[in-house]
Amino acid sequence: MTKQSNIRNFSIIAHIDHGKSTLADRLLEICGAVSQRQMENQLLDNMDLERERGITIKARAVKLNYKAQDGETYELNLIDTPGHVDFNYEVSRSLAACEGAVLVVDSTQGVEAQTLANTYLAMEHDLEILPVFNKIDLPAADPLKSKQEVEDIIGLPAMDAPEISAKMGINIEAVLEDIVRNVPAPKGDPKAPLKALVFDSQYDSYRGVVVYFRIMEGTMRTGQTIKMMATGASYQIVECGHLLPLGLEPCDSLSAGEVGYFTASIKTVSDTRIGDTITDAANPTAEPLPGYRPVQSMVYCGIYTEDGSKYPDLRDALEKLQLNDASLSFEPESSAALGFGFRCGFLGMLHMEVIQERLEREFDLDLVTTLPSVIYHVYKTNGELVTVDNPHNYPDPSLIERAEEPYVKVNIIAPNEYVGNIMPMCQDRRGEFKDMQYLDTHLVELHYQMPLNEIIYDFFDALKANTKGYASLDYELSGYRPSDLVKVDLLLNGDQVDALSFIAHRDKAYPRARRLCEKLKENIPRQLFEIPIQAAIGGRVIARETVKAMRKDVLAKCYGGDVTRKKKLLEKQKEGKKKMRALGTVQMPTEAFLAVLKLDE
Ligand SMILES: Nc1nc2c(ncn2[C@@H]2O[C@H](COP(=O)(O)OP(=O)(O)OP(=O)(O)O)[C@@H](O)[C@H]2O)c(=O)[nH]1
Repeated sequence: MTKQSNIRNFSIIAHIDHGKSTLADRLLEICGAVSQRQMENQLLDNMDLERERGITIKARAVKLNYKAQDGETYELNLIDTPGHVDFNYEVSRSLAACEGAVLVVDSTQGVEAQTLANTYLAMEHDLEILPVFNKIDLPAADPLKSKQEVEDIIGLPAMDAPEISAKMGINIEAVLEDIVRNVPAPKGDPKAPLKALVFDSQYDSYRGVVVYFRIMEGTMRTGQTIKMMATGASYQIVECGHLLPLGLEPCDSLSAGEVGYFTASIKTVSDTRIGDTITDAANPTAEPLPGYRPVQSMVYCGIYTEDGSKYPDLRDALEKLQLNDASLSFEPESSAALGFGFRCGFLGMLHMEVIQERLEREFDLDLVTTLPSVIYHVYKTNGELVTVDNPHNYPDPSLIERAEEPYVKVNIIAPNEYVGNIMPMCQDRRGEFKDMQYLDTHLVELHYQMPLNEIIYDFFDALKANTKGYASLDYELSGYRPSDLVKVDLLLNGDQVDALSFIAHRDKAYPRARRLCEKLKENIPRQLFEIPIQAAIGGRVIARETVKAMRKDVLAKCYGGDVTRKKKLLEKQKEGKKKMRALGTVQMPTEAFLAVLKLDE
């Protein structure tokens, strides 16, 4: 067992594309953990989707052994963190498991938005932050300028920080030496009652759930009976050990300061909550670790299969995904237009998109999803409280005494030149300005109270677009407030399409309804009869468009002889038709649903 003074627990933080994954791979390589060939599949973010989207979704950890210049061998535990606002809570738990963070700065770019946002997160956890300046192999690199920026903007000493090329493997040892010398060794009494922080878990079909944790105090042994303090569940440890790059390395015991895993025939990851405290069942610690938060779904939508007979496949797929994703919730629902499906709850829009894509790719399902919604509280005149996560269940307006919608406390950090862009954006989204603080001469922090409904769709993207990516966003639920809500129904050819109903603030209902009708008009192919598209509140129509009658001749623009091109177009039309969904009398392609989903973009 490594002695405590030789353990270093750290993460790597960076702005996107500054070289976090490349550096992680290099560290693994230098520590002899993996061969060049194994390296080809980048190890730390190993899900296809993560790589394509350039984000890391699940936190993971790996143990490295490093023989330092002082002759000692150190145990370095690298804990990876996800990089999106939807997963902020998971990031915070991963950081809470570390004593230090390596801050990678691309020396051709200098300090960028996420450099700052991630640094603040690390500072909140009192981590020792070690800047390193990457990509010095590029002609455009100016490490000195980047160092100056880190000193001026973030206030961290940076002049002696390592200048590296993660890609070419230049100066990587300097990073390791920096970690060994400057990240504090963990503290914590190995003889105290067990107290360990769960920062991730994963489902494995052979072992059941593999729980990743960091021990703060005490010791964990194989065979020990442990208790999860938030859920109250007890388990006997079947196996515990270290997380190596290419697999798990069982050992008899792990003690204070170490990062590792255990298995205990646990059936689903929802039994092991991120942020929970593991303790000894017979000799429990007095207080759990601070900062635990139960998972809270923020966004809901209905998910259906295009082919109704695939409903059982969808259920199996969701069950499989849930084994590994405690923040995904679902329950059956049905829709007149779409048949049987599930109402699913997500942490945010990105989480929702990732799940939808995984269902389509990994389980080969063609999906139709309804408009996303938050949870509304509706108080009826008879005193009953109805929680509505599906517009379909919105009570009749005559029975409603008042309605409330969820608000979040929004925290935006950005350079001050963007304040003029950010404020109108927040106001547009019914944001209530709270205060603004200067963090230094040119960095400000803005606080708003905003309806969650206004944030979930596109706020993060819009904020980035309006600040050249420099702003960072964080939000947490702050409570419910009364709101003038209305339910808007969509009618195609006079038939209500329940899957397209939505709930909105009255002021937003009109423009949204209009855009929805326009989008539908663009996306519904002309048919043999005229189709009125209407949006209505109660019985009152508030927007209307018409799809003119006529069949679209896809060959109209294709003059002359090329048969293959004609075939292709007809093939495409056939494919399109296959995807049509019968909604009452009207055929509506899946694309129309997807297009209206992206209404705010
Ligand atoms: N020239 C050069 N390119 C580098 C260096 N380090 C990383 N890159 C390149 O920069 C790009 C981004 O590197 P990643 O390691 O994926 O960056 P990241 O910070 O992990 O990005 P995300 O996972 O998207 O957050 C890749 O194309 C790398 O090959 C370097 O030292 N020199």
